[in-house]
Amino acid sequence: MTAISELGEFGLIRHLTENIKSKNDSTTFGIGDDCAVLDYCDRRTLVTSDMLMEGIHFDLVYTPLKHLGYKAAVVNFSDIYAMNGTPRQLIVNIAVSRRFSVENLDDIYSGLLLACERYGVDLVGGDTSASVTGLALSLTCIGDAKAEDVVYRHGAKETDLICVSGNLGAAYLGLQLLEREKKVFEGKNIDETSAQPDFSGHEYLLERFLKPEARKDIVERLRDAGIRPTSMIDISDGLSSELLHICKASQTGCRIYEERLPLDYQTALCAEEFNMNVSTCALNGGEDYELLFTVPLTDHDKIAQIDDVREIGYITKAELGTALIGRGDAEEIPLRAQGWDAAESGK
Ligand SMILES: Nc1ncnc2c1ncn2[C@@H]1O[C@H](COP(=O)(O)OP(=O)(O)OP(=O)(O)O)[C@@H](O)[C@H]1O
Ligand SMILES: Cc1ncc(C[n+]2csc(CCOP(=O)(O)O)c2C)c(N)n1
Ligand SMILES: [Mg+2]
Repeated sequence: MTAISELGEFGLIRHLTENIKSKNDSTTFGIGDDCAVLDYCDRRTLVTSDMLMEGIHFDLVYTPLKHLGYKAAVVNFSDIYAMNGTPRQLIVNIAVSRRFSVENLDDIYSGLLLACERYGVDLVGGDTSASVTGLALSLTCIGDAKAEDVVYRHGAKETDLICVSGNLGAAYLGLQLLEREKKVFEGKNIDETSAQPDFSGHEYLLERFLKPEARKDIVERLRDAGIRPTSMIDISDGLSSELLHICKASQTGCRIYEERLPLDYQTALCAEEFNMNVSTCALNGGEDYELLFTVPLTDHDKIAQIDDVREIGYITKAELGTALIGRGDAEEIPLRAQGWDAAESGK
């Protein structure tokens, strides 16, 4: 274990960044001066930022640092894809307390750089600071899109189809499993703690939580099929909350069908194990990092051809409100933004 103080701030930065090379034409100059220099020529520049605080957004008891680095990068890329853009550069601001070593930071950087490699993004700068209490990460991602390709939250129109990629609720149940094991572990005395928790049958849920992916593939498939979403958002806080953002920004209402919610088999089994309603997990779970988007009704046939995308409902006039239609057309339940809220969680 190497103490950060052995390297000092500049030594640490050099250590973490000396092998980083840029891949994108838009990166004119990366790490090493007062600013990175970017050149987006005639394309729109997309900028997004996300902060991850220890104890609020992640718990290091069950989060490997490499996974944390990977996830921190991917959740930022996800916001760029949600605008129908391509992520190009990443800025990493990090604050660490004395309980972290150089090797701990190496692990975070190996995750960050793996994500950058996989998604074709350049790590072009950041800031490093000490912290009194814990670990904080704040990442800014910059991307680009042709002006006419940018998709906003505010473009949904009455009769548009509401679509979602992948499946929902898995990451939330992954978190519940990890929290449950943490409690069991905390209740044991030292000799008993050598036993490893058994997560067999739940691997997919843990992976969805610990190592999410951004849906680059979906954005590309839509583009290849000639489908331009009228609105789009990524699902970080839960489907209900994100759909309400689209409807509010677009001044519309919506109807989604409970029986159309995309669920994985492991998600359904695990929800049952926890005595939870699986639809509630899918609607309010959060951290799915799937894409929620709307397309014109005339794109129905094209959407049916796209793998891993499902139509879950349609956009209505604002006066009709926002609601979920229960199984078997049973009843209309108003959608509520019950998703995860960092502000609530810190209370
Ligand atoms: N402290 C802040 N100051 C200025 N603007 C902010 C601040 N926090 C959020 N925003 C802006 O508010 C809007 C909504 O942000 P929000 O974080 O809810 O969206 P998001 O980034 O898609 O969500 P997530 O953080 O779950 O990825 C964005 O335009 C964002 O830049
Ligand atoms: C210890 C711990 N507690 C809670 C969660 C859940 N959580 C964290 S971030 C987030 C979504 C978006 O956040 P933001 O809107 O701040 O970007 C959710 C649902 C977690 N992963 N770990
Ligand atoms: Mg977002």
